[in-house]
Amino acid sequence: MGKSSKDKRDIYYRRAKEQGWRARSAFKLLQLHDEFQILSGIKRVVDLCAAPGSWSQVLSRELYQNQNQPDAKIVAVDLQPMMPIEGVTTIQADITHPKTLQKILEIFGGEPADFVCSDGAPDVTGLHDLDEYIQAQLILSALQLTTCILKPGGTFVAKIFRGRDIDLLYSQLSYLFEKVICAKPRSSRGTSLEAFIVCIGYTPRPGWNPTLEMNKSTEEFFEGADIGKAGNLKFFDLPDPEERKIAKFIACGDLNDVDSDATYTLDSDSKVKALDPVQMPTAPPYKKALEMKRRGDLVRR
Ligand SMILES: C[S@@+](CC[C@H](N)C(=O)[O-])C[C@H]1O[C@@H](n2cnc3c(N)ncnc32)[C@H](O)[C@@H]1O
Repeated sequence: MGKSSKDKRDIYYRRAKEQGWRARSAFKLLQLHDEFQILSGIKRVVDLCAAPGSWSQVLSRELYQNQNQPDAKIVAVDLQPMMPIEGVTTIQADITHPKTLQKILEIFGGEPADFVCSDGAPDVTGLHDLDEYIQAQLILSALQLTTCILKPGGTFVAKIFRGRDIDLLYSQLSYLFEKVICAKPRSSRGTSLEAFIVCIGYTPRPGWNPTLEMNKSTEEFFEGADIGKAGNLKFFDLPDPEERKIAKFIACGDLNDVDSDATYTLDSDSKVKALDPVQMPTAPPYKKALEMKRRGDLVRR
């Protein structure tokens, strides 16, 4: 976003710059933590789809400064390169590739993670069904990686879009975690379908050893996890094989705080100084288009 008047009036965007966060998303993780205490007492953390790095900044501040844990380990993964953050090991990689899991495990010395989060969003194509499908695949990839690295009892947080079949995902997650909550932080625009699943208390089925392999389908991966068959449910004939569940929905953050959908007229608006971004994008997908535009090569046909 440039130095437009919107820049001055989107309060979370402006606050992020004032407080030194690389993106306004920082407030989403902070508000999720305020509500669920998800960052308390964690030591080994994986931040998936982490660029430009505001969640990693929050994690770094929380673990090293607030909790004073010098031996904590934070690994941040993204397709895009990330500028360094104190105490965070960054990996430029695809979370859907099995090698990425190996790299994270090497950094953790084979130890499991206490907390995995994913704020992943693929580039949108504009084709609604395709975009929804790719987003769903990204969440599944984050979940698969998580099941291979998260310790029993650990927490998984991921961005979701509350589309048509989201109740299927809630249902499947409830076989893997003790609690599954759909949370909407105040800083996430109310007009957007974006929300976050907060999955607490990882409980993999005993004897299930998930492994990531190229060309393994999602069905093959979850074989043995007994999703849809756990507990007493195996004794019932379910009329609908597609089991659906409604997760508890919790709005979090100070509900009296500013509205993330609103633009505000600031006092003496014209005098409000435009702030530079905390971190310029390293390799944005629109970089090539901007270069072409500058050269005059971008023509509308
Ligand atoms: C909304 S941004 C994340 C913002 C970040 N949480 C922060 O606070 O700065 C979404 C990110 O997902 C990344 N992403 C999308 N697909 C990915 C994949 N397959 N592997 C790794 N990263 C991916 C994108 O490159 C993008 O940086």
